[in-house]
Amino acid sequence: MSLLHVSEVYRKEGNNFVVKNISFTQNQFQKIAVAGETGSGKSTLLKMIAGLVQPTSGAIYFENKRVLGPEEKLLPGHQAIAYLSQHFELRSNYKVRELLLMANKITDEEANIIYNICRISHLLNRKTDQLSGGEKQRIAMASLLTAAPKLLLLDEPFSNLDTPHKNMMKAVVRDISDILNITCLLVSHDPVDILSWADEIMVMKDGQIIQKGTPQQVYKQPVNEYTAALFGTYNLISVSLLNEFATLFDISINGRDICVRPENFTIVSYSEGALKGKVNKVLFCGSYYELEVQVHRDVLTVKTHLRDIKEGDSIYLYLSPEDVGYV
Ligand SMILES: Nc1ncnc2c1ncn2[C@@H]1O[C@H](COP(=O)(O)OP(=O)(O)OP(=O)(O)O)[C@@H](O)[C@H]1O
Repeated sequence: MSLLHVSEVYRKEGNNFVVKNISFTQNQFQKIAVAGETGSGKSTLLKMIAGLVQPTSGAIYFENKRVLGPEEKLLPGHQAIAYLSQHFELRSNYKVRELLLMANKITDEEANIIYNICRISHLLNRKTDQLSGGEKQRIAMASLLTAAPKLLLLDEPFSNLDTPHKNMMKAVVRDISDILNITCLLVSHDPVDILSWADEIMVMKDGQIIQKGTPQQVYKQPVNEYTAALFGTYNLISVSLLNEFATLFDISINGRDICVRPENFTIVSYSEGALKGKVNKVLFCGSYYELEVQVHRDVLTVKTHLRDIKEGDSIYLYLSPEDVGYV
């Protein structure tokens, strides 16, 4: 069932359109992530959906009714849509419990479920100025959830968090979808945060959606270098290597550039049908090694789990045609 429908939405700031002609539909329980470089219009889009910024043109429909913007409503916002800003603030000098009771539309039992999901049950007697950034964020999230929204908009929920708090926040976001059955739309510029979570990813650049697809599609078949770069390291194969790649790996080039993720190269023991290179550098990256491999005048980045490769080694690389992206 369609919950949210964004139809040809534009937003102008000064003389510039910062959101241009955005249309998409989000079904109930569908997890959508918006990725894009800083300034690409992600937050502006989210704020328009939340009814906090007025679209210059176009319309947003929630449960088939138009979401009114701040110029059309005395109290901006939509009661069933919650927006967690990157710049949320908690009222100071309150106990967490008091703060959470203010917005509370639900029973004690329901509230306790939310506190558990947000991992804040142990913080309820603290004052709001005695909390870390990550704890404050989870309390702000719980506060939004106690208002029983149907759609939760999360603006960069994982930025500025260390790894343990980031992992905790990811578990919170997963539980919000899985246990509370609240539909989430999430904005992030970090691929690691969204690839494993989203059902669909929309890539934004200069206010427009330039690619929409499953995490696998945007990662493996980016439409251009911008999308390729957003989702991690990639090799753009230079013109001088294209013919060799085409012949060795049976790839049809058709005048397009090709990009290959570092983990898609396999180091093989045979030379026939493989690309020869020399290892310039071996970088230890924890769970894998990243190699800089010289092939003629080009340097390729290759990820491997093999431990016995040393700088100066000659190696052979194999690439499967289905692991090639065309940009
Ligand atoms: N109130 C405003 N007045 C003028 N320009 C604005 C305003 N709000 C946003 N912009 C501009 O609109 C563009 C998009 O901003 P937005 O915050 O939506 O991008 P973003 O993708 O969310 O970036 P970030 O990841 O850094 O938050 C930017 O160039 C920004 O400077």
